[in-house]
Amino acid sequence: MTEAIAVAPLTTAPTWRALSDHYAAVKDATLRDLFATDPERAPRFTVEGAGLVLDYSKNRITAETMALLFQLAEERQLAACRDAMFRGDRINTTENRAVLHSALRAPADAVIEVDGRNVVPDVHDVLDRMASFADRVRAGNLIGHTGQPIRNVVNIGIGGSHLGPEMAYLALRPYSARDMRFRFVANVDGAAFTEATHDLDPAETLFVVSSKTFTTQETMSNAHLARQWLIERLGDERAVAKHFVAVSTNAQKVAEFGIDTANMFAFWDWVGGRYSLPSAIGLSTMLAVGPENFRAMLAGFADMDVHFRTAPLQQNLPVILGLLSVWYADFFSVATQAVLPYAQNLARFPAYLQQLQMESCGKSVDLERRRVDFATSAVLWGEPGTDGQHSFYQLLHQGTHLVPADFIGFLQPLSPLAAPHDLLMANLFAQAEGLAFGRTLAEVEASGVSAADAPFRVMEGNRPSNMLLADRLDPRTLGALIALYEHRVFVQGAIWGIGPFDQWGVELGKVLAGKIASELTATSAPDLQHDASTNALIQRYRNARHQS
Ligand SMILES: O=P(O)(O)OC[C@H]1O[C@](O)(CO)[C@@H](O)[C@@H]1O
Repeated sequence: MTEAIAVAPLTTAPTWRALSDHYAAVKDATLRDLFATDPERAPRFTVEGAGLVLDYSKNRITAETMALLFQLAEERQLAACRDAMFRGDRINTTENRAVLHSALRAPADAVIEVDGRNVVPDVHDVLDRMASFADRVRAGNLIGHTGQPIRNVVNIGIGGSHLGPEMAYLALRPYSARDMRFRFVANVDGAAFTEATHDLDPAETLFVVSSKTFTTQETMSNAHLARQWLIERLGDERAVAKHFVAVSTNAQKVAEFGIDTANMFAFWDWVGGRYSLPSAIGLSTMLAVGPENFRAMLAGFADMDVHFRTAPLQQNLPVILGLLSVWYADFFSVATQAVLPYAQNLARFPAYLQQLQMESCGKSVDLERRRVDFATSAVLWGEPGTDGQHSFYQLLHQGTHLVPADFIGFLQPLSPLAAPHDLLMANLFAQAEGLAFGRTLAEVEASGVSAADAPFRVMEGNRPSNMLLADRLDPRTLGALIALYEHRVFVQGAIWGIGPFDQWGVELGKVLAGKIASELTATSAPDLQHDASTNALIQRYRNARHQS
Protein backbone atom coordinates (compact mmCIF):
# COMPACT_ATOMS: atom_id res chain seq x y z
CA MET A 1 0.00 0.00 0.00
CA THR A 2 1.60 3.31 -1.06
CA GLU A 3 -1.09 5.82 -0.32
CA ALA A 4 -1.31 7.95 2.79
CA ILE A 5 -4.72 7.93 4.42
CA ALA A 6 -6.49 10.89 2.80
CA VAL A 7 -7.98 13.38 5.20
CA ALA A 8 -9.87 16.62 4.65
CA PRO A 9 -8.07 19.96 5.17
CA LEU A 10 -7.54 20.22 8.90
CA THR A 11 -9.23 23.56 9.43
CA THR A 12 -12.44 22.29 7.83
CA ALA A 13 -12.71 19.37 10.27
CA PRO A 14 -15.82 19.73 12.44
CA THR A 15 -13.84 19.16 15.62
CA TRP A 16 -11.34 21.81 14.59
CA ARG A 17 -14.13 24.35 14.59
CA ALA A 18 -15.39 23.08 17.92
CA LEU A 19 -11.88 23.44 19.31
CA SER A 20 -11.69 27.04 18.04
CA ASP A 21 -14.90 27.88 19.90
CA HIS A 22 -13.73 26.02 22.95
CA TYR A 23 -10.40 27.86 22.90
CA ALA A 24 -12.21 31.20 22.97
CA ALA A 25 -14.11 30.02 26.03
CA VAL A 26 -11.14 28.68 28.02
CA LYS A 27 -8.14 30.74 26.92
CA ASP A 28 -8.35 33.06 29.91
CA ALA A 29 -8.92 30.36 32.52
CA THR A 30 -6.10 30.24 35.02
CA LEU A 31 -4.35 27.19 36.37
CA ARG A 32 -4.97 28.62 39.83
CA ASP A 33 -8.71 28.49 39.25
CA LEU A 34 -8.64 25.19 37.43
CA PHE A 35 -6.82 23.54 40.32
CA ALA A 36 -8.92 25.30 42.96
CA THR A 37 -12.19 24.12 41.45
CA ASP A 38 -11.14 20.53 40.80
CA PRO A 39 -9.39 18.66 43.62
CA GLU A 40 -9.12 15.62 41.35
CA ARG A 41 -7.29 17.50 38.61
CA ALA A 42 -3.81 16.05 39.24
CA PRO A 43 -4.86 12.35 39.24
CA ARG A 44 -7.33 13.04 36.42
CA PHE A 45 -4.53 14.26 34.19
CA THR A 46 -1.83 11.78 35.16
CA VAL A 47 -1.10 8.71 33.03
CA GLU A 48 1.54 6.00 33.04
CA GLY A 49 3.07 3.77 30.42
CA ALA A 50 6.31 1.97 29.56
CA GLY A 51 7.84 2.95 32.91
CA LEU A 52 7.11 6.66 32.52
CA VAL A 53 4.65 8.81 34.44
CA LEU A 54 3.17 11.87 32.77
CA ASP A 55 1.45 14.51 34.87
CA TYR A 56 -0.10 16.92 32.37
CA SER A 57 -2.40 18.64 34.81
CA LYS A 58 -0.45 21.92 34.63
CA ASN A 59 -1.63 22.54 31.08
CA ARG A 60 -4.17 25.13 29.97
CA ILE A 61 -6.81 22.48 29.44
CA THR A 62 -10.08 21.23 30.84
CA ALA A 63 -11.64 17.79 30.55
CA GLU A 64 -13.57 19.14 27.58
CA THR A 65 -10.35 20.26 25.87
CA MET A 66 -8.98 16.75 26.07
CA ALA A 67 -12.26 15.20 24.93
CA LEU A 68 -12.23 17.44 21.86
CA LEU A 69 -8.57 16.71 21.13
CA PHE A 70 -9.21 12.96 21.35
CA GLN A 71 -12.19 13.43 19.05
CA LEU A 72 -9.93 15.28 16.62
CA ALA A 73 -7.50 12.36 16.74
CA GLU A 74 -10.37 10.00 15.83
CA GLU A 75 -11.49 12.28 13.04
CA ARG A 76 -7.94 12.41 11.63
CA GLN A 77 -7.81 8.58 11.75
CA LEU A 78 -4.78 8.58 14.00
CA ALA A 79 -5.16 4.93 14.97
CA ALA A 80 -5.40 3.82 11.34
CA CYS A 81 -2.34 5.90 10.42
CA ARG A 82 -0.40 4.43 13.34
CA ASP A 83 -1.37 0.88 12.41
CA ALA A 84 -0.33 1.50 8.80
CA MET A 85 3.11 2.58 10.00
CA PHE A 86 3.62 -0.44 12.26
CA ARG A 87 2.35 -2.74 9.49
CA GLY A 88 5.01 -1.52 7.07
CA ASP A 89 2.78 0.33 4.60
CA ARG A 90 4.64 2.88 2.51
CA ILE A 91 3.34 5.80 4.52
CA ASN A 92 6.36 7.95 3.61
CA THR A 93 4.65 8.72 0.32
CA THR A 94 6.95 11.57 -0.73
CA GLU A 95 9.88 9.13 -0.76
CA ASN A 96 7.79 6.01 -1.44
CA ARG A 97 9.11 4.19 1.61
CA ALA A 98 7.87 2.23 4.56
CA VAL A 99 8.56 3.69 8.01
CA LEU A 100 9.66 0.87 10.24
CA HIS A 101 11.97 2.09 12.96
CA SER A 102 9.69 0.01 15.20
CA ALA A 103 11.03 -3.14 13.47
CA LEU A 104 14.51 -2.29 14.79
CA ARG A 105 13.38 -3.13 18.30
CA ALA A 106 10.84 -5.84 17.56
CA PRO A 107 11.38 -9.23 19.23
CA ALA A 108 13.14 -11.87 17.14
CA ASP A 109 9.94 -13.85 16.60
CA ALA A 110 7.95 -10.88 15.25
CA VAL A 111 7.00 -10.85 11.58
CA ILE A 112 7.08 -7.46 9.84
CA GLU A 113 7.07 -7.50 6.08
CA VAL A 114 8.35 -5.04 3.53
CA ASP A 115 7.49 -6.06 -0.03
CA GLY A 116 6.65 -9.56 1.18
CA ARG A 117 9.95 -10.06 3.04
CA ASN A 118 10.08 -10.41 6.80
CA VAL A 119 12.70 -7.85 7.87
CA VAL A 120 12.98 -8.92 11.51
CA PRO A 121 15.60 -11.67 10.91
CA ASP A 122 17.75 -9.15 9.01
CA VAL A 123 17.50 -6.74 11.96
CA HIS A 124 18.59 -9.41 14.41
CA ASP A 125 21.43 -10.61 12.17
CA VAL A 126 22.92 -7.13 12.17
CA LEU A 127 22.35 -6.75 15.91
CA ASP A 128 24.16 -10.03 16.53
CA ARG A 129 27.09 -8.96 14.33
CA MET A 130 27.24 -5.63 16.14
CA ALA A 131 27.21 -7.43 19.48
CA SER A 132 30.06 -9.80 18.66
CA PHE A 133 32.09 -6.90 17.23
CA ALA A 134 31.38 -4.80 20.34
CA ASP A 135 32.37 -7.64 22.66
CA ARG A 136 35.63 -8.04 20.76
CA VAL A 137 36.49 -4.35 20.92
CA ARG A 138 35.52 -3.93 24.56
CA ALA A 139 37.58 -6.98 25.55
CA GLY A 140 40.64 -5.46 23.87
CA ASN A 141 40.65 -8.14 21.18
CA LEU A 142 40.35 -5.89 18.14
CA ILE A 143 43.96 -5.33 17.21
CA GLY A 144 45.03 -2.31 15.17
CA HIS A 145 47.56 -2.13 12.36
CA THR A 146 50.58 -1.87 14.66
CA GLY A 147 49.47 -4.65 16.98
CA GLN A 148 47.95 -2.48 19.71
CA PRO A 149 44.38 -3.05 20.87
CA ILE A 150 41.72 -0.51 19.94
CA ARG A 151 40.81 1.70 22.91
CA ASN A 152 39.40 4.84 21.23
CA VAL A 153 36.26 5.04 19.13
CA VAL A 154 35.47 8.08 16.97
CA ASN A 155 32.01 8.21 15.41
CA ILE A 156 31.92 10.32 12.25
CA GLY A 157 28.42 11.27 11.12
CA ILE A 158 25.96 14.14 11.17
CA GLY A 159 22.26 14.69 11.86
CA GLY A 160 20.61 11.38 12.67
CA SER A 161 23.95 9.63 12.25
CA HIS A 162 25.44 11.71 15.05
CA LEU A 163 22.89 13.22 17.41
CA GLY A 164 21.43 9.90 18.59
CA PRO A 165 24.76 8.12 19.18
CA GLU A 166 26.23 11.12 20.99
CA MET A 167 23.11 11.80 23.06
CA ALA A 168 22.71 8.15 24.08
CA TYR A 169 26.41 7.78 24.92
CA LEU A 170 26.27 10.82 27.20
CA ALA A 171 22.98 9.70 28.73
CA LEU A 172 24.35 6.25 29.53
CA ARG A 173 27.93 7.19 30.30
CA PRO A 174 27.83 5.64 33.77
CA TYR A 175 27.12 2.32 32.01
CA SER A 176 30.00 2.75 29.55
CA ALA A 177 33.47 1.24 29.38
CA ARG A 178 35.38 3.82 31.38
CA ASP A 179 38.73 2.50 30.15
CA MET A 180 37.90 3.53 26.59
CA ARG A 181 37.45 6.92 24.95
CA PHE A 182 34.47 7.84 22.77
CA ARG A 183 34.39 10.91 20.55
CA PHE A 184 31.84 12.26 18.08
CA VAL A 185 32.65 14.33 15.01
CA ALA A 186 29.89 15.98 12.97
CA ASN A 187 30.68 19.53 11.86
CA VAL A 188 32.50 20.03 8.56
CA ASP A 189 34.55 22.65 10.43
CA GLY A 190 37.97 20.98 10.75
CA ALA A 191 38.00 22.11 14.37
CA ALA A 192 35.53 19.33 15.22
CA PHE A 193 37.90 16.66 13.96
CA THR A 194 40.96 18.32 15.47
CA GLU A 195 39.43 18.60 18.92
CA ALA A 196 38.11 15.05 18.85
CA THR A 197 41.45 13.49 17.90
CA HIS A 198 44.25 15.77 19.15
CA ASP A 199 45.03 13.58 22.14
CA LEU A 200 44.33 10.17 20.60
CA ASP A 201 46.91 7.58 19.65
CA PRO A 202 46.06 6.52 16.06
CA ALA A 203 47.41 3.03 16.75
CA GLU A 204 44.52 2.55 19.23
CA THR A 205 41.80 4.41 17.35
CA LEU A 206 38.81 3.05 15.45
CA PHE A 207 36.72 5.30 13.20
CA VAL A 208 33.05 4.42 12.78
CA VAL A 209 31.88 6.23 9.65
CA SER A 210 28.11 6.48 10.05
CA SER A 211 26.03 7.66 7.13
CA LYS A 212 22.80 6.29 5.75
CA THR A 213 23.60 7.54 2.25
CA PHE A 214 27.41 7.63 2.51
CA THR A 215 27.30 10.76 0.38
CA THR A 216 26.75 13.45 3.03
CA GLN A 217 29.26 16.23 2.41
CA GLU A 218 30.28 16.80 6.03
CA THR A 219 30.69 13.13 6.86
CA MET A 220 32.66 12.37 3.73
CA SER A 221 34.92 15.35 4.37
CA ASN A 222 35.57 14.22 7.96
CA ALA A 223 36.03 10.60 6.91
CA HIS A 224 38.72 11.71 4.44
CA LEU A 225 40.39 13.79 7.15
CA ALA A 226 40.38 10.72 9.38
CA ARG A 227 41.89 8.55 6.69
CA GLN A 228 44.65 11.07 6.05
CA TRP A 229 45.27 11.53 9.81
CA LEU A 230 45.66 7.80 10.28
CA ILE A 231 47.85 7.14 7.24
CA GLU A 232 50.15 10.09 7.98
CA ARG A 233 50.69 8.90 11.52
CA LEU A 234 50.92 5.15 10.94
CA GLY A 235 52.73 5.56 7.63
CA ASP A 236 50.83 2.87 5.78
CA GLU A 237 47.66 2.93 3.64
CA ARG A 238 46.89 -0.63 4.70
CA ALA A 239 46.15 0.65 8.22
CA VAL A 240 42.71 1.79 6.97
CA ALA A 241 41.47 -1.80 6.86
CA LYS A 242 42.00 -2.25 10.60
CA HIS A 243 40.91 1.18 11.81
CA PHE A 244 37.71 1.92 9.88
CA VAL A 245 34.25 0.42 9.93
CA ALA A 246 31.17 1.80 8.20
CA VAL A 247 27.49 1.97 9.08
CA SER A 248 25.35 2.58 6.02
CA THR A 249 22.63 1.49 3.63
CA ASN A 250 24.95 2.09 0.67
CA ALA A 251 27.47 -0.75 0.27
CA GLN A 252 28.69 0.56 -3.08
CA LYS A 253 29.72 3.96 -1.69
CA VAL A 254 31.32 2.31 1.33
CA ALA A 255 33.46 0.16 -0.97
CA GLU A 256 34.32 3.20 -3.13
CA PHE A 257 35.57 4.99 -0.02
CA GLY A 258 37.92 2.08 0.62
CA ILE A 259 36.23 0.31 3.51
CA ASP A 260 35.83 -3.43 3.01
CA THR A 261 32.08 -4.18 3.09
CA ALA A 262 32.95 -7.05 5.47
CA ASN A 263 33.51 -4.21 7.94
CA MET A 264 30.16 -2.62 7.21
CA PHE A 265 27.04 -2.77 9.39
CA ALA A 266 23.92 -2.39 7.32
CA PHE A 267 20.54 -0.84 7.78
CA TRP A 268 17.69 -0.11 5.42
CA ASP A 269 15.89 2.66 3.56
CA TRP A 270 12.81 2.21 5.78
CA VAL A 271 14.80 3.65 8.69
CA GLY A 272 14.74 7.46 8.66
CA GLY A 273 18.00 9.16 9.68
CA ARG A 274 16.50 10.77 12.78
CA TYR A 275 14.95 7.44 13.81
CA SER A 276 18.13 5.43 13.29
CA LEU A 277 19.69 5.26 16.76
CA PRO A 278 18.26 1.75 17.38
CA SER A 279 19.76 0.54 14.08
CA ALA A 280 23.46 -0.07 13.39
CA ILE A 281 23.83 3.72 13.63
CA GLY A 282 23.88 3.00 17.37
CA LEU A 283 27.12 0.99 16.97
CA SER A 284 29.29 3.54 18.77
CA THR A 285 26.76 3.60 21.62
CA MET A 286 26.84 -0.18 21.78
CA LEU A 287 30.65 -0.14 21.79
CA ALA A 288 30.43 2.19 24.79
CA VAL A 289 27.73 0.54 26.88
CA GLY A 290 27.97 -3.04 25.66
CA PRO A 291 25.44 -5.26 23.85
CA GLU A 292 23.41 -6.05 26.96
CA ASN A 293 22.72 -2.43 27.80
CA PHE A 294 22.06 -1.63 24.15
CA ARG A 295 19.49 -4.42 23.99
CA ALA A 296 17.94 -3.11 27.21
CA MET A 297 17.60 0.27 25.48
CA LEU A 298 15.90 -1.45 22.53
CA ALA A 299 13.55 -3.16 24.99
CA GLY A 300 12.61 0.28 26.33
CA PHE A 301 11.85 1.49 22.80
CA ALA A 302 9.72 -1.63 22.31
CA ASP A 303 7.85 -1.01 25.59
CA MET A 304 6.78 2.39 24.30
CA ASP A 305 5.91 0.98 20.85
CA VAL A 306 3.54 -1.47 22.54
CA HIS A 307 2.09 1.28 24.71
CA PHE A 308 1.53 3.55 21.70
CA ARG A 309 -0.12 0.74 19.73
CA THR A 310 -2.34 -0.60 22.45
CA ALA A 311 -3.19 2.00 25.10
CA PRO A 312 -6.50 3.80 24.60
CA LEU A 313 -6.04 7.35 23.30
CA GLN A 314 -7.04 8.73 26.71
CA GLN A 315 -4.22 6.82 28.44
CA ASN A 316 -1.68 7.06 25.67
CA LEU A 317 1.38 9.17 26.51
CA PRO A 318 2.57 10.01 22.97
CA VAL A 319 -1.00 10.75 21.90
CA ILE A 320 -1.58 13.12 24.81
CA LEU A 321 1.73 14.91 24.32
CA GLY A 322 1.21 15.19 20.56
CA LEU A 323 -2.29 16.58 20.96
CA LEU A 324 -1.10 19.12 23.52
CA SER A 325 1.58 20.31 21.08
CA VAL A 326 -1.12 20.81 18.46
CA TRP A 327 -3.32 22.62 21.00
CA TYR A 328 -0.59 25.13 21.84
CA ALA A 329 0.79 25.61 18.33
CA ASP A 330 -2.57 26.12 16.66
CA PHE A 331 -4.80 27.71 19.26
CA PHE A 332 -2.44 29.57 21.61
CA SER A 333 -0.13 30.34 18.63
CA VAL A 334 2.94 29.37 20.61
CA ALA A 335 6.09 29.53 18.53
CA THR A 336 8.44 27.56 20.77
CA GLN A 337 8.39 24.65 23.16
CA ALA A 338 11.08 23.84 25.73
CA VAL A 339 12.40 20.47 26.88
CA LEU A 340 14.06 20.73 30.27
CA PRO A 341 15.61 17.52 31.54
CA TYR A 342 16.67 17.62 35.18
CA ALA A 343 19.51 15.22 34.50
CA GLN A 344 23.00 16.27 33.49
CA ASN A 345 23.38 13.10 31.45
CA LEU A 346 20.54 14.25 29.20
CA ALA A 347 22.47 17.37 28.20
CA ARG A 348 22.18 16.56 24.49
CA PHE A 349 18.61 15.27 24.62
CA PRO A 350 17.08 18.61 23.56
CA ALA A 351 19.48 18.80 20.59
CA TYR A 352 18.51 15.27 19.61
CA LEU A 353 14.83 16.14 19.86
CA GLN A 354 15.32 19.25 17.76
CA GLN A 355 16.10 17.16 14.70
CA LEU A 356 13.41 14.63 15.53
CA GLN A 357 10.71 17.26 15.94
CA MET A 358 11.69 19.99 13.52
CA GLU A 359 13.04 17.96 10.61
CA SER A 360 9.85 15.90 10.86
CA CYS A 361 7.15 18.49 11.46
CA GLY A 362 8.77 21.64 10.05
CA LYS A 363 6.52 21.44 6.98
CA SER A 364 4.05 23.80 5.35
CA VAL A 365 2.44 21.58 2.68
CA ASP A 366 0.17 18.70 3.64
CA LEU A 367 0.20 15.25 2.05
CA GLU A 368 -2.55 16.34 -0.34
CA ARG A 369 -0.09 19.03 -1.60
CA ARG A 370 -2.10 21.88 -0.03
CA ARG A 371 -0.35 24.84 1.62
CA VAL A 372 -1.47 24.59 5.21
CA ASP A 373 -3.41 27.44 6.80
CA PHE A 374 -2.43 26.60 10.39
CA ALA A 375 0.82 26.43 12.32
CA THR A 376 2.84 23.23 12.30
CA SER A 377 5.86 22.48 14.48
CA ALA A 378 6.87 24.88 17.20
CA VAL A 379 10.59 25.53 17.54
CA LEU A 380 11.91 23.06 20.09
CA TRP A 381 14.78 23.96 22.37
CA GLY A 382 16.10 23.35 25.85
CA GLU A 383 18.93 22.77 28.26
CA PRO A 384 19.25 20.69 31.37
CA GLY A 385 18.01 22.01 34.69
CA THR A 386 19.19 23.50 36.91
CA ASP A 387 21.63 25.24 34.53
CA GLY A 388 18.86 26.84 32.47
CA GLN A 389 17.30 28.36 35.58
CA HIS A 390 20.20 30.79 35.70
CA SER A 391 19.94 31.84 32.07
CA PHE A 392 16.68 31.69 30.14
CA TYR A 393 14.09 30.75 32.79
CA GLN A 394 13.66 34.47 33.50
CA LEU A 395 11.89 34.71 30.15
CA LEU A 396 9.83 31.62 30.90
CA HIS A 397 8.54 33.21 34.11
CA GLN A 398 8.15 36.85 33.16
CA GLY A 399 8.68 37.24 29.41
CA THR A 400 5.96 38.06 26.91
CA HIS A 401 6.10 34.69 25.13
CA LEU A 402 4.16 31.66 26.23
CA VAL A 403 6.57 28.70 26.20
CA PRO A 404 5.05 25.33 27.14
CA ALA A 405 7.72 23.19 28.76
CA ASP A 406 8.36 19.49 29.21
CA PHE A 407 10.11 18.81 32.50
CA ILE A 408 11.85 15.45 32.80
CA GLY A 409 13.04 14.01 36.11
CA PHE A 410 14.15 10.76 37.71
CA LEU A 411 13.25 9.52 41.16
CA GLN A 412 16.64 7.87 41.70
CA PRO A 413 19.96 9.61 41.07
CA LEU A 414 22.23 8.26 38.37
CA SER A 415 25.35 9.64 39.96
CA PRO A 416 26.85 7.90 42.99
CA LEU A 417 26.84 11.37 44.55
CA ALA A 418 23.25 11.01 45.69
CA ALA A 419 23.15 13.87 48.18
CA PRO A 420 22.39 16.69 45.69
CA HIS A 421 19.52 14.74 44.15
CA ASP A 422 16.98 16.11 46.64
CA LEU A 423 17.98 19.62 45.67
CA LEU A 424 17.80 18.83 41.98
CA MET A 425 14.29 17.40 42.34
CA ALA A 426 13.19 20.25 44.57
CA ASN A 427 14.17 22.65 41.80
CA LEU A 428 12.34 20.57 39.21
CA PHE A 429 9.06 20.56 41.12
CA ALA A 430 9.48 24.21 42.15
CA GLN A 431 9.90 25.41 38.58
CA ALA A 432 6.76 23.68 37.35
CA GLU A 433 4.84 25.04 40.35
CA GLY A 434 6.17 28.58 39.91
CA LEU A 435 5.43 28.68 36.20
CA ALA A 436 1.88 27.44 36.71
CA PHE A 437 0.83 29.50 39.70
CA GLY A 438 3.17 32.48 39.74
CA ARG A 439 2.90 35.17 42.40
CA THR A 440 0.14 37.75 42.46
CA LEU A 441 0.62 41.43 43.29
CA ALA A 442 -1.12 40.89 46.61
CA GLU A 443 1.19 38.02 47.49
CA VAL A 444 4.26 40.05 46.57
CA GLU A 445 3.12 43.01 48.66
CA ALA A 446 2.19 40.74 51.55
CA SER A 447 5.78 39.49 51.56
CA GLY A 448 6.92 42.99 52.49
CA VAL A 449 7.90 44.36 49.07
CA SER A 450 7.05 48.05 48.60
CA ALA A 451 4.22 49.03 46.25
CA ALA A 452 6.83 50.68 43.98
CA ASP A 453 8.88 47.52 43.61
CA ALA A 454 6.07 44.98 43.65
CA PRO A 455 5.08 45.12 39.94
CA PHE A 456 8.56 43.96 38.92
CA ARG A 457 8.22 40.90 41.09
CA VAL A 458 4.81 39.72 39.99
CA MET A 459 4.77 36.40 38.13
CA GLU A 460 1.63 36.03 36.07
CA GLY A 461 1.85 32.26 36.17
CA ASN A 462 -0.46 30.27 33.93
CA ARG A 463 2.60 29.00 32.04
CA PRO A 464 1.92 25.40 31.06
CA SER A 465 4.16 22.40 31.52
CA ASN A 466 4.24 18.62 31.41
CA MET A 467 6.04 16.64 34.06
CA LEU A 468 7.61 13.35 32.97
CA LEU A 469 9.00 11.15 35.70
CA ALA A 470 10.75 7.82 35.59
CA ASP A 471 12.41 5.73 38.22
CA ARG A 472 15.97 6.02 36.93
CA LEU A 473 17.87 7.05 33.84
CA ASP A 474 18.88 3.58 32.69
CA PRO A 475 19.10 2.09 29.18
CA ARG A 476 15.53 0.81 29.19
CA THR A 477 14.10 4.11 30.37
CA LEU A 478 16.12 6.02 27.81
CA GLY A 479 14.71 3.84 25.02
CA ALA A 480 11.16 4.43 26.23
CA LEU A 481 11.75 8.17 26.50
CA ILE A 482 13.12 8.44 22.97
CA ALA A 483 10.28 6.37 21.53
CA LEU A 484 7.80 8.57 23.41
CA TYR A 485 9.05 11.59 21.51
CA GLU A 486 9.25 9.68 18.21
CA HIS A 487 5.59 8.81 18.52
CA ARG A 488 4.66 12.29 19.72
CA VAL A 489 6.06 13.54 16.42
CA PHE A 490 3.98 10.94 14.57
CA VAL A 491 0.81 12.07 16.32
CA GLN A 492 1.41 15.70 15.36
CA GLY A 493 2.12 14.70 11.76
CA ALA A 494 -1.10 12.68 11.58
CA ILE A 495 -3.23 15.50 13.00
CA TRP A 496 -1.67 18.08 10.70
CA GLY A 497 -1.83 15.70 7.71
CA ILE A 498 1.80 16.40 6.83
CA GLY A 499 4.56 13.93 5.95
CA PRO A 500 6.92 13.71 8.94
CA PHE A 501 9.41 11.36 7.28
CA ASP A 502 11.05 13.41 4.54
CA GLN A 503 13.32 16.46 4.81
CA TRP A 504 13.36 18.14 1.42
CA GLY A 505 13.96 21.47 3.11
CA VAL A 506 17.54 20.45 3.85
CA GLU A 507 18.35 19.95 0.17
CA LEU A 508 18.52 23.52 -1.16
CA GLY A 509 21.35 24.49 1.19
CA LYS A 510 23.36 21.43 0.14
CA VAL A 511 23.00 22.27 -3.57
CA LEU A 512 23.89 25.94 -3.09
CA ALA A 513 26.88 25.11 -0.88
CA GLY A 514 28.24 22.76 -3.54
CA LYS A 515 28.13 25.53 -6.14
CA ILE A 516 29.63 28.15 -3.83
CA ALA A 517 32.40 25.78 -2.69
CA SER A 518 33.71 25.60 -6.25
CA GLU A 519 33.51 29.40 -6.56
CA LEU A 520 35.47 29.93 -3.34
CA THR A 521 38.32 27.73 -4.50
CA ALA A 522 38.38 28.50 -8.26
CA THR A 523 41.85 29.61 -9.34
CA SER A 524 40.59 32.22 -11.80
CA ALA A 525 37.92 34.75 -10.82
CA PRO A 526 34.53 33.01 -11.20
CA ASP A 527 31.58 34.65 -12.92
CA LEU A 528 29.43 35.19 -9.83
CA GLN A 529 25.73 35.09 -10.66
CA HIS A 530 24.25 35.30 -7.16
CA ASP A 531 22.47 38.25 -5.60
CA ALA A 532 24.66 41.28 -4.80
CA SER A 533 25.02 40.36 -1.14
CA THR A 534 26.12 36.77 -1.77
CA ASN A 535 28.50 37.86 -4.56
CA ALA A 536 30.18 40.36 -2.21
CA LEU A 537 30.51 37.82 0.58
CA ILE A 538 32.11 35.29 -1.77
CA GLN A 539 34.45 37.94 -3.10
CA ARG A 540 35.48 39.01 0.42
CA TYR A 541 36.26 35.41 1.36
CA ARG A 542 38.23 34.84 -1.87
CA ASN A 543 40.32 37.95 -1.18
CA ALA A 544 41.11 36.77 2.36
CA ARG A 545 41.84 33.24 1.16
CA HIS A 546 44.26 34.38 -1.52
CA GLN A 547 46.06 36.75 0.84
CA SER A 548 46.71 34.14 3.48
O1 LIG B 1 23.17 9.56 7.43
P1 LIG B 1 23.36 10.51 6.32
O2 LIG B 1 22.90 9.97 5.00
O3 LIG B 1 24.81 10.95 6.25
O4 LIG B 1 22.48 11.79 6.58
C1 LIG B 1 22.69 12.59 7.71
C2 LIG B 1 21.54 13.51 7.96
O5 LIG B 1 21.32 14.34 6.85
C3 LIG B 1 19.92 14.55 6.64
O6 LIG B 1 19.53 13.83 5.53
C4 LIG B 1 19.57 15.95 6.39
O7 LIG B 1 20.11 16.80 7.35
C5 LIG B 1 19.29 13.98 7.92
O8 LIG B 1 17.98 13.62 7.76
C6 LIG B 1 20.21 12.85 8.21
O9 LIG B 1 20.04 12.39 9.50
